[in-house]
Amino acid sequence: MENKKTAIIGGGNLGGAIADGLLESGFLQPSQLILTRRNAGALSRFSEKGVHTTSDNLQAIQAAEVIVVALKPYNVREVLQELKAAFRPDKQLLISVVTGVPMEELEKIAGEGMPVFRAMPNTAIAIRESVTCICHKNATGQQVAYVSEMFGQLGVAVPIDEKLMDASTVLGACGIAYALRFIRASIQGGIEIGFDVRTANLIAAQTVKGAAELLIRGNRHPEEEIDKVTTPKGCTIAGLNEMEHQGFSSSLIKGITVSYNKIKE
Ligand SMILES: NC(=O)C1=CN([C@@H]2O[C@H](COP(=O)(O)OP(=O)(O)OC[C@H]3O[C@@H](n4cnc5c(N)ncnc54)[C@H](O)[C@@H]3O)[C@@H](O)[C@H]2O)C=CC1
Ligand SMILES: O=C(O)[C@@H]1CCC=N1
Repeated sequence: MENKKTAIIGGGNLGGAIADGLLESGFLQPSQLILTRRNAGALSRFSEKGVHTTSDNLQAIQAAEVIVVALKPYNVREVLQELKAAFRPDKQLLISVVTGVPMEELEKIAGEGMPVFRAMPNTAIAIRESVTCICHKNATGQQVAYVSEMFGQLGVAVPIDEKLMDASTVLGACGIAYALRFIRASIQGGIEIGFDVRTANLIAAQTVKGAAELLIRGNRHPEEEIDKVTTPKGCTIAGLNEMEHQGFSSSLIKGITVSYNKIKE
C-alpha cells in the first residue's frame, strides 16, 4: 500500500512522538509529513530532518490525505471548527488521538461521511513500542487496514469498540506514567538497600521489561510467573505480602478508576 501524505495537527508531546515513530519506522519519509504547532519554531528538530513544519493548519490539511489531530481536549473543537471547510471526506481520513472527543462529534466537524478514527497510543510510540487502541467510523476496509498498519509499525495496534476508548486511555496511555512511577519507587527502594541511582535505574527498568516480555511472549497470567519466583518462606513472598498489606494492588485499582472517572467528567 502506498503511504499517504500525513499532517499532524498539534506537534506537542504526543504529536511529536508519533512523528518520531513514523519517521524512525520508515513508514513515512520526511517529505510525506507535515507537522503543525502554534509556535512552529519549537519543531526545528523535525524541520532539520526535512519535515514540513508550520503553524498554518489550513495549508497542512489541504496538502494531506491523512490528518492526525493531536490537540488538547480543551481547544480541539475550536481549532477544528475554524478548519471545517478544508476537510474533504471523499479524499481524506481523520485520526484523532484526543482524549474524550467522540467520533460522531469529529464527523460533524469534518463533514458527513468523513472516515474518522480514534486512536489511543502512549508516548512509547516515539520508540515504536506503543500499544494503540483504535476504533473507526465510515472507513473502508482498505482505510482500516492502512491505519492498523500505520500504528502496527509503531508498536501493537488493538481494535476496540469506541465505548472502551476512555478505558484504553487509562490503561494504555496513562499506564505509561503508572508503570514509570512503579519503576521510580523501585529505584528509591534500591538506593535504600545499597545501589547507586544509575545501577538501581537499570536493574529496575530491565526487570520490568523482562516481566512484561514474560507475559507478552508466553501469553500468561502474571500470577503463574509470580508463583515461579515465590520460594516458600522466602524473601519474595515476604516482600509481596507486605506490599499488599500496605495497599499496593488496591491503590493501583483505585487510581485507575479515579483516572477513568476523571475522563467521564
Ligand atoms: N501525552 C500523552 O501521553 C497522551 C496524550 N493523548 C492526547 O493527545 C492530545 C495531545 O496531548 P499532548 O501531546 O500531551 O499535549 P501537548 O500540549 O504536548 O500538545 C498539544 C500541542 O498542540 C499545539 N497547539 C495548540 N493549539 C494549536 C493550534 N491552533 N494549531 C496547531 N497546534 C496547536 C500546542 O502548541 C501543543 O504543542 C491530548 O488530547 C491528549 O489527551 C493521548 C494519549 C497519550
Ligand atoms: O493525562 C491526560 O489527560 C492525557 C490522556 C492520556 C495521557 N495523557
